[in-house]
Amino acid sequence: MKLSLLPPLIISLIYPCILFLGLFLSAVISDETKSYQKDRIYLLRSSNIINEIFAYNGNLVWFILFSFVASLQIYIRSHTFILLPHDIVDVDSKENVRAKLLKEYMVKFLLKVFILFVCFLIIDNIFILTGGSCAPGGATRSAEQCKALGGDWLGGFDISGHFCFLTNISLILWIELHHYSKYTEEEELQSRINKWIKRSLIVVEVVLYIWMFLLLVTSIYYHTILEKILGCIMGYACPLVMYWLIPNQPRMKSLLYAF
Ligand SMILES: CCCCCCCCCCCCCCCC(=O)SCCNC(=O)CCNC(=O)[C@H](O)C(C)(C)COP(=O)(O)O
Ligand SMILES: Nc1ncnc2c1ncn2[C@@H]1O[C@H](COP(=O)(O)O)[C@@H](OP(=O)(O)O)[C@H]1O
Repeated sequence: MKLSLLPPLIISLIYPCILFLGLFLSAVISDETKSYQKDRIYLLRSSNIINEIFAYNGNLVWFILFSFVASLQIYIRSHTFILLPHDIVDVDSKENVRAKLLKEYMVKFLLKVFILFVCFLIIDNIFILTGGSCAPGGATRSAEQCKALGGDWLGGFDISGHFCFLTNISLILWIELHHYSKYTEEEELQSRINKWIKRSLIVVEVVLYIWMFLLLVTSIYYHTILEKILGCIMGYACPLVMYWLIPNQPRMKSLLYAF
């Protein structure tokens, strides 16, 4: 069963399920065992290559995958236009469809950047306001900058950046994959999609599963319960704005999106 064929509402339940599974496992595994495992098992350490590539460089990974899925949607939807009889579709409308879709995906990208910027502004300032800081003596108020400076982000209420970040970027891709799968199914285009596109889409889904794995590790081995729950809740900021708020505001939708 391809997860991307499930309704976005069902897909969005994946992340609370991962959270609560991790909370359960974290509760049944003793702190000593968790500490021992974090020391002995490479993939549980903060410095592991998967965490470095897919979390700390998650924005780059996400941008590549989002650009691919967006380009595929623009091609497929404008290409479908080409398949229609020319007396229905003229060149202008095909180009017009492409321009509108390109605008929509640029808007979605900017919204993601802006919403995540706000989310991490909130997360980092709550951390500082609750007594946290970047040690030793770093003046930065950003966890990301603190890590870049080689500092340690210690002492405050640290809402999980992993849950907030990876849930947001995953749900954007899941929902776009759902739109793509639904469209190609409705237009009966599956047989026309070449194997390289199908293989590329598998790569997208593999990365989404890697992000799920990272979140399960986060949920078992890192943070307090409340820090993870709040991080998971903040993980819905982007999908809520991009795929519920704007589509349900006709004037905003016509201004910001294609159709
Ligand atoms: C037409 C509609 C347009 C809408 C408005 C557009 C506005 C566009 C301009 C946006 C202005 C702000 C741009 C500022 C650029 C940024 O800073 S974006 C960065 C946002 N932050 C992230 O993406 C965080 C990524 N987080 C991490 O990488 C973290 O390190 C981590 C992996 C989550 C780990 O967290 P730790 O707590 O450090 O462990
Ligand atoms: N899935 C995971 N794998 C490895 N480390 C993780 C992790 N989830 C969180 N962490 C680590 O836990 C700390 C807080 O993460 P976050 O706030 O992003 O949820 C970070 O460590 P550092 O403090 O060493 O950077 C982060 O790397």
